[in-house]
Amino acid sequence: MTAPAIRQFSASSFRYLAFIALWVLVWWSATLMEYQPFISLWFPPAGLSLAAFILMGTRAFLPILMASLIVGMWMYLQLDSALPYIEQAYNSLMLALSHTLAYGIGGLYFRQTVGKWDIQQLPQRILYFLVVTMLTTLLAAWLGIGAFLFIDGMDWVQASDSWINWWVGDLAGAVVLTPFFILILSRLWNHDISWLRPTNERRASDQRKRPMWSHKITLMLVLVGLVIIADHHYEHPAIAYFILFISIPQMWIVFTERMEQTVFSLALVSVVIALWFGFYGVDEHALTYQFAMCVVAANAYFGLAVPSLLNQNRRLHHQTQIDALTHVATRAHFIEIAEAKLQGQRSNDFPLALIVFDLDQFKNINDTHGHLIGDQALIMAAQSVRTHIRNCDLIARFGGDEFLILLPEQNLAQATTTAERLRHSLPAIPTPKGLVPIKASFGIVEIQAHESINEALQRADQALLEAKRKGRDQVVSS
Ligand SMILES: Nc1nc2c(ncn2[C@@H]2O[C@H](COP(=O)(O)OP(=O)(O)OP(=O)(O)O)[C@@H](O)[C@H]2O)c(=O)[nH]1
Repeated sequence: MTAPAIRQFSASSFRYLAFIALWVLVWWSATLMEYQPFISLWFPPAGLSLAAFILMGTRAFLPILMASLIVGMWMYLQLDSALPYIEQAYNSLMLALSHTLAYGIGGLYFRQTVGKWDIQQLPQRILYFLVVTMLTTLLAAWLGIGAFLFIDGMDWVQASDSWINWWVGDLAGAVVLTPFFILILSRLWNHDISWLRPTNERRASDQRKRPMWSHKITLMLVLVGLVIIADHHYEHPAIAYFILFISIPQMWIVFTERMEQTVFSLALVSVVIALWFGFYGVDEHALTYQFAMCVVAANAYFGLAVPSLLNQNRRLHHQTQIDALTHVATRAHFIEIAEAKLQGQRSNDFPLALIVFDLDQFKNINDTHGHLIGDQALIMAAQSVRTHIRNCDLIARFGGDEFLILLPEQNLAQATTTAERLRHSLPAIPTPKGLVPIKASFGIVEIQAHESINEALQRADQALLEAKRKGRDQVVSS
Protein backbone atom coordinates (compact mmCIF):
# COMPACT_ATOMS: atom_id res chain seq x y z
CA MET A 1 0.00 0.00 0.00
CA THR A 2 1.25 3.48 -0.86
CA ALA A 3 1.38 6.19 1.79
CA PRO A 4 -1.67 8.14 0.49
CA ALA A 5 -3.64 4.87 0.25
CA ILE A 6 -2.72 4.01 3.88
CA ARG A 7 -3.71 7.52 4.95
CA GLN A 8 -7.03 7.22 3.13
CA PHE A 9 -7.64 3.76 4.60
CA SER A 10 -6.98 4.96 8.14
CA ALA A 11 -9.12 8.08 7.60
CA SER A 12 -12.08 5.99 6.43
CA SER A 13 -11.53 3.41 9.21
CA PHE A 14 -11.56 6.24 11.72
CA ARG A 15 -14.75 7.56 10.15
CA TYR A 16 -16.43 4.14 10.44
CA LEU A 17 -15.33 3.74 14.08
CA ALA A 18 -16.54 7.25 14.90
CA PHE A 19 -19.87 6.47 13.25
CA ILE A 20 -20.24 3.20 15.22
CA ALA A 21 -19.49 5.12 18.43
CA LEU A 22 -22.05 7.79 17.51
CA TRP A 23 -24.70 5.16 16.71
CA VAL A 24 -24.12 3.35 20.04
CA LEU A 25 -24.15 6.69 21.87
CA VAL A 26 -27.47 7.65 20.27
CA TRP A 27 -28.91 4.27 21.22
CA TRP A 28 -27.56 4.58 24.76
CA SER A 29 -28.94 8.12 25.12
CA ALA A 30 -32.36 6.64 24.32
CA THR A 31 -32.12 4.63 27.57
CA LEU A 32 -32.62 7.96 29.37
CA MET A 33 -35.95 8.31 27.59
CA GLU A 34 -37.02 4.69 27.74
CA TYR A 35 -40.78 4.45 28.14
CA GLN A 36 -41.40 1.06 26.57
CA PRO A 37 -38.81 -1.49 27.64
CA PHE A 38 -36.25 -2.00 24.86
CA ILE A 39 -38.61 -1.21 21.96
CA SER A 40 -38.55 2.57 22.49
CA LEU A 41 -34.74 2.51 22.50
CA TRP A 42 -34.63 2.04 18.77
CA PHE A 43 -36.40 5.19 17.65
CA PRO A 44 -33.39 7.59 17.65
CA PRO A 45 -31.08 5.06 15.93
CA ALA A 46 -33.83 4.50 13.31
CA GLY A 47 -33.37 8.14 12.22
CA LEU A 48 -29.58 7.82 12.30
CA SER A 49 -29.53 4.59 10.26
CA LEU A 50 -31.84 5.99 7.59
CA ALA A 51 -29.83 9.24 7.43
CA ALA A 52 -26.55 7.29 7.12
CA PHE A 53 -27.80 5.08 4.27
CA ILE A 54 -29.18 8.13 2.45
CA LEU A 55 -25.89 10.03 2.79
CA MET A 56 -23.23 7.30 2.69
CA GLY A 57 -24.91 4.63 0.55
CA THR A 58 -23.75 1.03 0.89
CA ARG A 59 -20.74 2.19 2.96
CA ALA A 60 -23.16 2.60 5.89
CA PHE A 61 -24.04 -1.11 5.92
CA LEU A 62 -21.08 -2.48 7.87
CA PRO A 63 -20.87 0.20 10.59
CA ILE A 64 -24.65 0.05 11.21
CA LEU A 65 -24.55 -3.76 11.36
CA MET A 66 -21.60 -3.58 13.79
CA ALA A 67 -23.23 -0.92 15.95
CA SER A 68 -26.58 -2.72 16.17
CA LEU A 69 -24.73 -5.98 16.92
CA ILE A 70 -22.92 -4.26 19.79
CA VAL A 71 -26.15 -2.91 21.30
CA GLY A 72 -27.82 -6.32 20.85
CA MET A 73 -25.08 -7.92 22.97
CA TRP A 74 -25.34 -5.01 25.41
CA MET A 75 -29.08 -5.67 25.84
CA TYR A 76 -28.35 -9.30 26.70
CA LEU A 77 -25.80 -8.06 29.23
CA GLN A 78 -28.39 -5.79 30.83
CA LEU A 79 -30.92 -8.61 30.94
CA ASP A 80 -28.35 -10.80 32.67
CA SER A 81 -29.29 -13.53 30.23
CA ALA A 82 -28.53 -17.18 30.97
CA LEU A 83 -28.20 -17.94 27.24
CA PRO A 84 -24.79 -19.15 26.07
CA TYR A 85 -22.70 -16.34 24.56
CA ILE A 86 -22.70 -17.91 21.13
CA GLU A 87 -26.49 -17.93 21.11
CA GLN A 88 -26.58 -14.34 22.35
CA ALA A 89 -24.27 -13.33 19.52
CA TYR A 90 -26.34 -15.25 16.95
CA ASN A 91 -29.60 -13.71 18.16
CA SER A 92 -28.05 -10.24 18.25
CA LEU A 93 -26.82 -10.74 14.71
CA MET A 94 -30.34 -11.65 13.54
CA LEU A 95 -31.77 -8.48 15.15
CA ALA A 96 -28.93 -6.34 13.82
CA LEU A 97 -29.43 -7.76 10.33
CA SER A 98 -33.16 -7.08 10.42
CA HIS A 99 -32.53 -3.42 11.35
CA THR A 100 -29.67 -2.90 8.90
CA LEU A 101 -31.43 -4.60 5.98
CA ALA A 102 -34.67 -2.65 6.42
CA TYR A 103 -33.01 0.77 6.69
CA GLY A 104 -30.50 -0.19 4.01
CA ILE A 105 -33.24 -1.03 1.51
CA GLY A 106 -35.22 2.14 2.29
CA GLY A 107 -32.22 4.48 2.52
CA LEU A 108 -30.47 3.19 -0.60
CA TYR A 109 -33.68 3.26 -2.61
CA PHE A 110 -34.31 6.86 -1.56
CA ARG A 111 -30.70 7.82 -2.31
CA GLN A 112 -30.79 6.22 -5.76
CA THR A 113 -34.05 7.81 -6.82
CA VAL A 114 -34.02 11.26 -5.20
CA GLY A 115 -30.64 12.18 -6.72
CA LYS A 116 -32.12 11.99 -10.20
CA TRP A 117 -34.81 14.55 -9.49
CA ASP A 118 -35.02 18.16 -10.47
CA ILE A 119 -33.90 20.43 -7.60
CA GLN A 120 -37.12 22.47 -7.82
CA GLN A 121 -39.34 19.60 -6.75
CA LEU A 122 -39.09 19.98 -2.99
CA PRO A 123 -42.75 19.15 -2.17
CA GLN A 124 -42.54 15.94 -4.21
CA ARG A 125 -39.25 15.04 -2.49
CA ILE A 126 -40.85 15.60 0.92
CA LEU A 127 -43.84 13.44 0.03
CA TYR A 128 -41.48 10.83 -1.33
CA PHE A 129 -39.36 10.92 1.83
CA LEU A 130 -42.46 10.44 3.98
CA VAL A 131 -43.75 7.51 1.91
CA VAL A 132 -40.32 5.82 1.78
CA THR A 133 -39.91 6.35 5.55
CA MET A 134 -43.34 4.87 6.27
CA LEU A 135 -42.60 1.77 4.21
CA THR A 136 -39.03 1.44 5.52
CA THR A 137 -40.12 1.60 9.15
CA LEU A 138 -42.93 -0.88 8.45
CA LEU A 139 -40.36 -3.21 6.92
CA ALA A 140 -38.05 -2.62 9.91
CA ALA A 141 -40.88 -3.49 12.33
CA TRP A 142 -41.84 -6.64 10.43
CA LEU A 143 -38.26 -7.83 9.95
CA GLY A 144 -37.52 -7.04 13.62
CA ILE A 145 -40.58 -8.95 14.82
CA GLY A 146 -39.69 -11.72 12.37
CA ALA A 147 -36.19 -11.89 13.84
CA PHE A 148 -37.63 -12.10 17.36
CA LEU A 149 -39.97 -14.95 16.28
CA PHE A 150 -37.07 -16.68 14.55
CA ILE A 151 -34.86 -16.61 17.65
CA ASP A 152 -37.82 -17.53 19.89
CA GLY A 153 -37.66 -14.18 21.68
CA MET A 154 -41.38 -13.64 21.10
CA ASP A 155 -44.50 -15.71 20.44
CA TRP A 156 -47.12 -14.95 17.76
CA VAL A 157 -49.47 -13.25 20.25
CA GLN A 158 -46.75 -10.85 21.38
CA ALA A 159 -45.75 -10.32 17.77
CA SER A 160 -49.25 -9.36 16.64
CA ASP A 161 -49.57 -7.10 19.71
CA SER A 162 -46.35 -5.20 19.28
CA TRP A 163 -45.66 -4.65 15.55
CA ILE A 164 -47.77 -1.49 15.37
CA ASN A 165 -46.04 0.05 18.40
CA TRP A 166 -42.67 -0.88 16.93
CA TRP A 167 -43.62 0.61 13.57
CA VAL A 168 -45.01 3.89 14.95
CA GLY A 169 -42.04 4.31 17.31
CA ASP A 170 -39.55 3.81 14.47
CA LEU A 171 -41.68 5.95 12.17
CA ALA A 172 -41.67 8.87 14.62
CA GLY A 173 -37.90 8.51 15.08
CA ALA A 174 -37.18 8.25 11.37
CA VAL A 175 -39.55 11.02 10.23
CA VAL A 176 -38.44 13.48 12.89
CA LEU A 177 -34.76 12.65 13.26
CA THR A 178 -33.56 11.58 9.79
CA PRO A 179 -33.29 15.17 8.43
CA PHE A 180 -31.61 16.20 11.71
CA PHE A 181 -29.00 13.43 11.43
CA ILE A 182 -28.52 14.16 7.72
CA LEU A 183 -27.61 17.72 8.70
CA ILE A 184 -25.25 16.56 11.45
CA LEU A 185 -23.52 13.87 9.34
CA SER A 186 -23.19 16.18 6.33
CA ARG A 187 -21.48 18.77 8.54
CA LEU A 188 -19.18 16.16 10.09
CA TRP A 189 -18.20 14.55 6.81
CA ASN A 190 -18.78 17.26 4.22
CA HIS A 191 -21.56 15.61 2.26
CA ASP A 192 -23.44 17.64 -0.32
CA ILE A 193 -27.06 18.09 0.77
CA SER A 194 -28.15 20.74 -1.70
CA TRP A 195 -31.00 18.42 -2.80
CA LEU A 196 -32.42 18.71 0.72
CA ARG A 197 -32.33 22.48 0.88
CA PRO A 198 -35.32 24.52 -0.26
CA THR A 199 -34.30 26.70 -3.21
CA ASN A 200 -34.53 30.48 -2.75
CA GLU A 201 -34.50 30.36 1.03
CA ARG A 202 -35.31 33.79 2.35
CA ARG A 203 -32.12 35.74 2.89
CA ALA A 204 -33.76 38.00 5.46
CA SER A 205 -34.30 35.07 7.76
CA ASP A 206 -30.55 34.35 7.65
CA GLN A 207 -29.94 37.63 9.42
CA ARG A 208 -32.73 37.19 11.92
CA LYS A 209 -31.62 37.65 15.50
CA ARG A 210 -31.09 34.60 17.69
CA PRO A 211 -33.28 35.73 20.65
CA MET A 212 -36.54 35.37 18.69
CA TRP A 213 -35.46 31.87 17.76
CA SER A 214 -34.98 30.92 21.41
CA HIS A 215 -38.41 32.43 22.27
CA LYS A 216 -40.06 30.22 19.72
CA ILE A 217 -38.24 27.12 20.97
CA THR A 218 -39.10 28.00 24.58
CA LEU A 219 -42.75 28.42 23.64
CA MET A 220 -42.76 24.97 22.07
CA LEU A 221 -41.09 23.34 25.05
CA VAL A 222 -43.44 25.06 27.52
CA LEU A 223 -46.39 23.80 25.49
CA VAL A 224 -44.98 20.27 25.51
CA GLY A 225 -44.44 20.48 29.29
CA LEU A 226 -47.97 21.77 29.94
CA VAL A 227 -49.61 19.07 27.84
CA ILE A 228 -47.62 16.23 29.40
CA ILE A 229 -48.14 17.51 32.97
CA ALA A 230 -51.88 17.88 32.30
CA ASP A 231 -51.94 14.43 30.71
CA HIS A 232 -50.16 12.98 33.74
CA HIS A 233 -52.52 14.63 36.25
CA TYR A 234 -55.89 14.31 34.55
CA GLU A 235 -55.41 11.09 32.62
CA HIS A 236 -58.17 11.99 30.19
CA PRO A 237 -57.44 10.36 26.80
CA ALA A 238 -58.23 13.63 24.95
CA ILE A 239 -55.45 15.61 26.66
CA ALA A 240 -52.63 13.91 24.78
CA TYR A 241 -54.07 15.23 21.49
CA PHE A 242 -53.34 18.80 22.63
CA ILE A 243 -49.72 18.05 21.71
CA LEU A 244 -50.77 18.74 18.12
CA PHE A 245 -50.93 22.45 19.04
CA ILE A 246 -47.12 22.55 18.96
CA SER A 247 -47.54 22.67 15.21
CA ILE A 248 -48.43 26.39 15.63
CA PRO A 249 -45.05 27.54 17.07
CA GLN A 250 -43.39 24.94 14.84
CA MET A 251 -44.94 26.59 11.78
CA TRP A 252 -43.86 29.97 13.12
CA ILE A 253 -40.29 28.61 13.12
CA VAL A 254 -40.72 27.11 9.64
CA PHE A 255 -41.85 30.41 8.11
CA THR A 256 -39.39 32.69 9.89
CA GLU A 257 -36.22 30.69 10.44
CA ARG A 258 -33.84 28.66 8.32
CA MET A 259 -34.25 24.98 7.49
CA GLU A 260 -31.63 23.99 10.09
CA GLN A 261 -33.68 25.57 12.88
CA THR A 262 -36.83 23.76 11.77
CA VAL A 263 -35.07 20.41 11.72
CA PHE A 264 -33.36 21.11 15.04
CA SER A 265 -36.58 22.18 16.79
CA LEU A 266 -38.38 19.01 15.66
CA ALA A 267 -35.55 16.83 16.95
CA LEU A 268 -35.40 18.72 20.23
CA VAL A 269 -39.14 18.56 20.84
CA SER A 270 -39.34 14.83 20.08
CA VAL A 271 -36.45 14.14 22.45
CA VAL A 272 -38.01 16.32 25.16
CA ILE A 273 -41.35 14.51 24.79
CA ALA A 274 -39.56 11.17 25.14
CA LEU A 275 -37.60 12.48 28.16
CA TRP A 276 -40.81 13.61 29.88
CA PHE A 277 -42.26 10.18 29.22
CA GLY A 278 -39.23 8.54 30.74
CA PHE A 279 -39.45 10.92 33.70
CA TYR A 280 -43.12 10.24 34.45
CA GLY A 281 -42.95 6.58 33.46
CA VAL A 282 -46.23 6.86 31.58
CA ASP A 283 -46.63 5.08 28.32
CA GLU A 284 -50.37 4.64 27.80
CA HIS A 285 -50.50 7.62 25.40
CA ALA A 286 -47.12 7.05 23.79
CA LEU A 287 -48.70 6.13 20.45
CA THR A 288 -50.71 9.38 20.41
CA TYR A 289 -47.56 11.45 20.98
CA GLN A 290 -45.60 9.53 18.37
CA PHE A 291 -48.34 9.93 15.77
CA ALA A 292 -48.60 13.62 16.67
CA MET A 293 -44.84 14.08 16.17
CA CYS A 294 -45.06 12.42 12.74
CA VAL A 295 -47.88 14.78 11.75
CA VAL A 296 -46.13 17.89 13.14
CA ALA A 297 -42.89 16.94 11.37
CA ALA A 298 -44.60 16.17 8.05
CA ASN A 299 -46.43 19.51 8.28
CA ALA A 300 -43.21 21.34 9.03
CA TYR A 301 -41.39 19.75 6.07
CA PHE A 302 -44.19 20.72 3.69
CA GLY A 303 -44.15 24.18 5.26
CA LEU A 304 -40.46 24.46 4.30
CA ALA A 305 -41.44 24.11 0.67
CA VAL A 306 -43.94 26.98 0.75
CA PRO A 307 -41.50 29.94 0.37
CA SER A 308 -39.70 28.27 -2.53
CA LEU A 309 -43.05 27.47 -4.14
CA LEU A 310 -44.13 31.10 -3.73
CA ASN A 311 -40.88 32.31 -5.31
CA GLN A 312 -41.24 29.86 -8.15
CA ASN A 313 -44.82 31.00 -8.63
CA ARG A 314 -43.72 34.65 -8.66
CA ARG A 315 -41.01 33.85 -11.22
CA LEU A 316 -43.41 31.98 -13.48
CA HIS A 317 -45.96 34.78 -13.16
CA HIS A 318 -43.26 37.30 -14.14
CA GLN A 319 -42.33 35.14 -17.15
CA THR A 320 -45.92 35.15 -18.38
CA GLN A 321 -46.09 38.95 -18.10
CA ILE A 322 -42.65 40.17 -19.24
CA ASP A 323 -40.97 39.27 -22.50
CA ALA A 324 -37.59 37.76 -21.65
CA LEU A 325 -35.66 39.49 -24.47
CA THR A 326 -37.06 43.01 -24.70
CA HIS A 327 -38.46 43.32 -21.16
CA VAL A 328 -41.72 44.82 -22.42
CA ALA A 329 -45.08 43.13 -21.72
CA THR A 330 -45.97 39.80 -23.29
CA ARG A 331 -48.85 39.48 -25.70
CA ALA A 332 -50.96 37.59 -23.10
CA HIS A 333 -50.41 40.30 -20.51
CA PHE A 334 -51.18 42.99 -23.08
CA ILE A 335 -54.52 41.37 -23.98
CA GLU A 336 -55.39 41.06 -20.28
CA ILE A 337 -54.65 44.75 -19.62
CA ALA A 338 -56.29 45.85 -22.87
CA GLU A 339 -59.53 43.98 -21.97
CA ALA A 340 -59.62 45.75 -18.59
CA LYS A 341 -58.88 49.17 -20.15
CA LEU A 342 -61.55 48.58 -22.78
CA GLN A 343 -64.15 48.00 -20.05
CA GLY A 344 -63.05 51.21 -18.31
CA GLN A 345 -63.03 53.25 -21.52
CA ARG A 346 -66.53 52.03 -22.39
CA SER A 347 -68.03 53.00 -19.08
CA ASN A 348 -66.28 56.42 -19.15
CA ASP A 349 -66.75 56.99 -22.87
CA PHE A 350 -63.08 57.82 -23.53
CA PRO A 351 -61.26 56.80 -26.71
CA LEU A 352 -58.72 53.95 -26.74
CA ALA A 353 -56.20 53.51 -29.56
CA LEU A 354 -54.12 50.55 -30.61
CA ILE A 355 -50.89 50.54 -32.63
CA VAL A 356 -49.27 47.50 -34.21
CA PHE A 357 -45.77 48.03 -35.55
CA ASP A 358 -43.31 45.70 -37.23
CA LEU A 359 -39.64 46.32 -37.97
CA ASP A 360 -38.84 46.70 -41.66
CA GLN A 361 -36.61 44.19 -43.43
CA PHE A 362 -35.61 42.82 -40.08
CA LYS A 363 -34.63 39.53 -41.64
CA ASN A 364 -31.90 41.46 -43.50
CA ILE A 365 -30.44 42.69 -40.19
CA ASN A 366 -30.33 39.09 -38.92
CA ASP A 367 -28.91 37.75 -42.16
CA THR A 368 -26.31 40.49 -42.57
CA HIS A 369 -25.20 41.11 -39.00
CA GLY A 370 -26.21 37.95 -37.15
CA HIS A 371 -28.96 37.11 -34.65
CA LEU A 372 -27.24 38.74 -31.69
CA ILE A 373 -27.32 42.10 -33.39
CA GLY A 374 -30.89 41.30 -34.50
CA ASP A 375 -31.76 40.74 -30.82
CA GLN A 376 -30.08 44.02 -29.93
CA ALA A 377 -32.20 45.80 -32.55
CA LEU A 378 -35.38 44.35 -31.02
CA ILE A 379 -34.31 45.45 -27.54
CA MET A 380 -33.36 48.96 -28.68
CA ALA A 381 -36.56 49.45 -30.68
CA ALA A 382 -38.74 48.32 -27.75
CA GLN A 383 -36.89 50.45 -25.22
CA SER A 384 -36.92 53.49 -27.50
CA VAL A 385 -40.70 53.23 -27.88
CA ARG A 386 -41.09 52.76 -24.17
CA THR A 387 -39.24 55.97 -23.38
CA HIS A 388 -41.38 57.90 -25.90
CA ILE A 389 -44.80 56.88 -24.64
CA ARG A 390 -46.68 57.94 -21.49
CA ASN A 391 -46.68 55.94 -18.27
CA CYS A 392 -50.30 54.99 -18.81
CA ASP A 393 -49.53 53.55 -22.27
CA LEU A 394 -48.48 49.93 -22.65
CA ILE A 395 -46.05 48.35 -25.10
CA ALA A 396 -45.92 44.60 -25.64
CA ARG A 397 -44.08 42.23 -27.94
CA PHE A 398 -46.59 40.44 -30.11
CA GLY A 399 -43.96 37.97 -31.34
CA GLY A 400 -40.86 38.08 -33.61
CA ASP A 401 -40.30 41.71 -34.66
CA GLU A 402 -43.93 42.80 -34.15
CA PHE A 403 -45.03 45.01 -31.24
CA LEU A 404 -48.30 46.39 -29.85
CA ILE A 405 -49.00 49.68 -28.12
CA LEU A 406 -52.13 50.54 -26.18
CA LEU A 407 -52.90 54.25 -25.90
CA PRO A 408 -55.69 55.03 -23.42
CA GLU A 409 -57.60 58.26 -23.95
CA GLN A 410 -56.16 58.85 -27.43
CA ASN A 411 -58.32 59.03 -30.55
CA LEU A 412 -57.18 58.04 -34.03
CA ALA A 413 -55.66 61.45 -34.84
CA GLN A 414 -53.73 61.66 -31.57
CA ALA A 415 -52.51 58.06 -31.93
CA THR A 416 -51.35 58.81 -35.49
CA THR A 417 -49.29 61.74 -34.20
CA THR A 418 -47.83 59.49 -31.48
CA ALA A 419 -46.96 56.81 -34.05
CA GLU A 420 -45.24 59.35 -36.31
CA ARG A 421 -43.21 60.56 -33.33
CA LEU A 422 -42.25 56.97 -32.47
CA ARG A 423 -41.33 56.20 -36.07
CA HIS A 424 -38.95 59.16 -36.18
CA SER A 425 -37.41 58.35 -32.81
CA LEU A 426 -36.40 54.76 -33.66
CA PRO A 427 -32.65 54.46 -33.03
CA ALA A 428 -29.83 53.15 -35.17
CA ILE A 429 -28.10 49.99 -34.13
CA PRO A 430 -24.30 49.92 -33.93
CA THR A 431 -22.78 47.04 -35.93
CA PRO A 432 -19.18 46.25 -36.93
CA LYS A 433 -20.09 47.69 -40.33
CA GLY A 434 -21.33 50.96 -38.80
CA LEU A 435 -24.70 52.29 -37.65
CA VAL A 436 -27.76 50.61 -39.17
CA PRO A 437 -31.00 52.57 -38.79
CA ILE A 438 -33.99 50.66 -37.44
CA LYS A 439 -37.15 51.32 -39.43
CA ALA A 440 -40.69 50.17 -38.82
CA SER A 441 -44.18 50.25 -40.29
CA PHE A 442 -47.19 51.18 -38.15
CA GLY A 443 -50.88 50.27 -38.30
CA ILE A 444 -53.28 52.24 -36.08
CA VAL A 445 -56.91 51.88 -35.05
CA GLU A 446 -59.17 53.50 -32.52
CA ILE A 447 -61.04 50.69 -30.81
CA GLN A 448 -64.75 50.98 -31.53
CA ALA A 449 -67.45 50.62 -28.87
CA HIS A 450 -68.77 47.36 -30.31
CA GLU A 451 -65.30 45.88 -31.00
CA SER A 452 -63.35 43.26 -29.09
CA ILE A 453 -59.57 43.56 -28.66
CA ASN A 454 -59.02 40.76 -31.16
CA GLU A 455 -61.17 42.45 -33.78
CA ALA A 456 -59.30 45.72 -33.25
CA LEU A 457 -56.01 43.84 -33.53
CA GLN A 458 -57.08 42.37 -36.86
CA ARG A 459 -57.94 45.84 -38.19
CA ALA A 460 -54.63 47.24 -36.97
CA ASP A 461 -52.81 44.33 -38.61
CA GLN A 462 -54.54 45.12 -41.91
CA ALA A 463 -53.39 48.75 -41.57
CA LEU A 464 -49.86 47.53 -40.89
CA LEU A 465 -49.92 45.30 -43.99
CA GLU A 466 -51.10 48.33 -45.95
CA ALA A 467 -48.10 50.32 -44.62
CA LYS A 468 -45.78 47.49 -45.70
CA ARG A 469 -47.43 47.33 -49.11
CA LYS A 470 -47.04 51.06 -49.59
CA GLY A 471 -43.28 50.78 -49.22
CA ARG A 472 -42.68 50.47 -45.38
CA ASP A 473 -41.39 53.05 -42.90
CA GLN A 474 -44.78 54.73 -42.61
CA VAL A 475 -47.93 55.01 -40.56
CA VAL A 476 -51.34 53.87 -41.82
CA SER A 477 -54.51 54.36 -39.80
CA SER A 478 -57.76 52.56 -40.26
N1 LIG B 1 -32.69 38.10 -33.80
C1 LIG B 1 -33.96 37.70 -33.69
N2 LIG B 1 -34.69 37.48 -34.78
C2 LIG B 1 -35.98 37.10 -34.66
C3 LIG B 1 -36.55 36.88 -33.39
N3 LIG B 1 -37.84 36.51 -33.58
C4 LIG B 1 -38.06 36.47 -34.91
N4 LIG B 1 -36.92 36.85 -35.57
C5 LIG B 1 -36.70 36.96 -36.99
O1 LIG B 1 -37.39 38.12 -37.43
C6 LIG B 1 -37.61 37.98 -38.81
C7 LIG B 1 -39.03 38.49 -39.08
O2 LIG B 1 -39.11 38.77 -40.39
P1 LIG B 1 -40.45 39.29 -41.02
O3 LIG B 1 -41.13 40.25 -40.13
O4 LIG B 1 -41.28 38.09 -41.46
O5 LIG B 1 -39.94 39.97 -42.27
P2 LIG B 1 -38.98 41.23 -42.34
O6 LIG B 1 -37.63 40.81 -42.80
O7 LIG B 1 -39.01 42.04 -41.11
O8 LIG B 1 -39.67 42.01 -43.51
P3 LIG B 1 -40.95 42.93 -43.40
O9 LIG B 1 -41.65 42.66 -42.15
O10 LIG B 1 -41.79 42.52 -44.60
O11 LIG B 1 -40.43 44.31 -43.51
C8 LIG B 1 -37.44 36.51 -39.17
O12 LIG B 1 -36.25 36.35 -39.94
C9 LIG B 1 -37.26 35.83 -37.82
O13 LIG B 1 -36.35 34.77 -37.87
C10 LIG B 1 -35.75 37.09 -32.23
O14 LIG B 1 -36.18 36.93 -31.09
N5 LIG B 1 -34.47 37.49 -32.42
